[in-house]
Formats: sequence, C-alpha cells, structure tokens
Amino acid sequence: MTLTAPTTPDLLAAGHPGDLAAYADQVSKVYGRGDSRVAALDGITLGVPKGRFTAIMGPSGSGKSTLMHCLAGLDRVTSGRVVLGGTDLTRLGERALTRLRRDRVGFVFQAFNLVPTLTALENITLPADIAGRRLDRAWLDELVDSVGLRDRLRHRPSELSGGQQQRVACARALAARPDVVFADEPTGNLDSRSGREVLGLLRDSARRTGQSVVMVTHDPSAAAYADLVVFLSDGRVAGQLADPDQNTVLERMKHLDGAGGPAASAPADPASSGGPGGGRP
Ligand SMILES: Nc1ncnc2c1ncn2[C@@H]1O[C@H](COP(=O)(O)OP(=O)(O)OP(=O)(O)O)[C@@H](O)[C@H]1O
Repeated sequence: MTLTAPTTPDLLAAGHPGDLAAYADQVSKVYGRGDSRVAALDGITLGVPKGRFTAIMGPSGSGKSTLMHCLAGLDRVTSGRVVLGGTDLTRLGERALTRLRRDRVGFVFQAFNLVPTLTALENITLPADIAGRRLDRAWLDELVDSVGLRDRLRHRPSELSGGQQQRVACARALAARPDVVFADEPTGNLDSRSGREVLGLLRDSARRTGQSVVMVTHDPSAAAYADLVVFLSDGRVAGQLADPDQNTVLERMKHLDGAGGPAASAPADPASSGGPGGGRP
C-alpha cells in the first residue's frame, strides 16, 4: 500500500507521516442517530510522534477514549483515516484488524486485565504465546528487570500489589515491541507511589528503547511525565503542549473545563511549556 500524506498540514509535532507512529486524518466518530446522535470525534487530525510519550487530556466526554480506541483499531471511525505504523486501519477487514491489534499494538488498562490463573511471567509472554512467537530471551530479561519484577515472576496476580500488577501489564504491552503502546488511565487504580513507578516506566520505555506510547489521563501530574500533551475539547483538538509540567497542564485544563466548546480551540503552542512553578517530574 502506498502511504499518502495526510490531507491537512497541521499534524501535531511532526512534519512527515514517516515521523509518526500513528496518525488520525480528519477523523470523525458518530454514535447513534437522530435524537441520540453524538459526535464523539469531530474532524480530528493529529499525529503520534515515534519514540515519544504522548498524553491525551480533556474534560469528561471530550472524546479521549474514543480517539484512543480509533487509533488502536479497537473501534471503527465514521469518516477520515487512521494510519498506524504505515498501515491504513480504515482499509482493513476484521481479521486483519484483529491480527494488527495482536501483533502491533500494546494495551495497558486501568483495571490491569491480567489472567488470574497465570503467573506474572506467563501473563507477560501470553500475547507472544498466542501468536506462536518466541520472545527474544535477552530482551525479556531486560524487560523484566526494567519493570522491577525479577523476584515476582512466579506469583499470580492475586499475590501481587496493584502497582506490581500494573507493571506486569506494562511488560506484557511492551514485550512485542509494538508500534504503539496505548495506556488508558493506567494510574487510575494505583496509590501515588505506584502510579509514579508506572509513569516512570512508560516514560523510560520511550526514552531508552524508542517505544511510542500514548496515554489517556485526567491527571495533570501524570500528563507531566509525557513528552507531549494533546488537549481535546468537544471531540476536537484544542491545543498541545511540549515538555509539559503539572502547573501548565492544570492551567490549560481549567481553561478547557471553564470555556468548553470553541473557546477551547486555542492554537497549538508547543513553545508554551515550562510555566511558572514547574512541576515536571
Ligand atoms: N458507545 C457509545 N455510544 C454512544 N455514545 C458514546 C459511546 N461511547 C462514547 N460515547 C459518547 O461520546 C462522547 C465521548 O466519549 P469518550 O468516552 O470518548 O470521552 P472521554 O473524554 O474519554 O470521557 P471520560 O473522561 O469521561 O472517560 C461522550 O459524549 C460519550 O457519551
């Protein structure tokens, strides 16, 4: 397949499709019809830069989860195009899409979603086992050490803390070195210390191994771990922030929460990072 360039010039953070792990090009997603019609995404164009940690933020109902699901091939768009690792998802049939999700996308969910009867190690290798692939031994070793689970590998999820379970889930998502790891509120069920560990791990996986990571979060202190924050409002991109810190993210969120709708569509301003007070972890 020939990858045509996005039709709009304002893809965030990268100038060429080749620099992007994934992108959404004029994506709309409509649920229901008639009186119950909801435009969850309203012509979104954005790029997910390769090898970086991107956070998606916005008020409740702004379309964060819908966007993530469309980018990850978990949901179909109503119109527009989603390209992941050079593959146009909107052209794939169900089987090809299922295979792509299995082989080229990693997921981390708020609720961990581990298999309770399997050990930590078996959970980590499960997607590769299902796909009939052997994970490289040296890489698996490195991964286990990077998530700090060396002495917990034989434990089942019920024998692990929430933070440990989420680190298993992160290792499972990272194991196949997917095009993108998508994390949906990964710290939502964790105490703050465990949350920081998981966020540090996602950030380090981008920095050390060039893993592209996308995280949906409500939490400005979590978003501050990312390299880039994309803000949504009413199903549209309302701006972005490079090298975010907690206070600046909080300010932007207050503006979005207060203004809602069109006022939130402030121009993307990558230069406006590093506001007073810092708060960057
Ligand atoms: N399956 C669905 N059927 C109908 N409407 C839906 C469906 N999923 C989402 N929506 C609507 O689409 C809009 C965006 O929802 P979405 O869950 O993407 O927002 P969000 O920003 O992730 O919200 P939250 O932060 O509360 O999780 C909302 O108005 C929501 O009610």
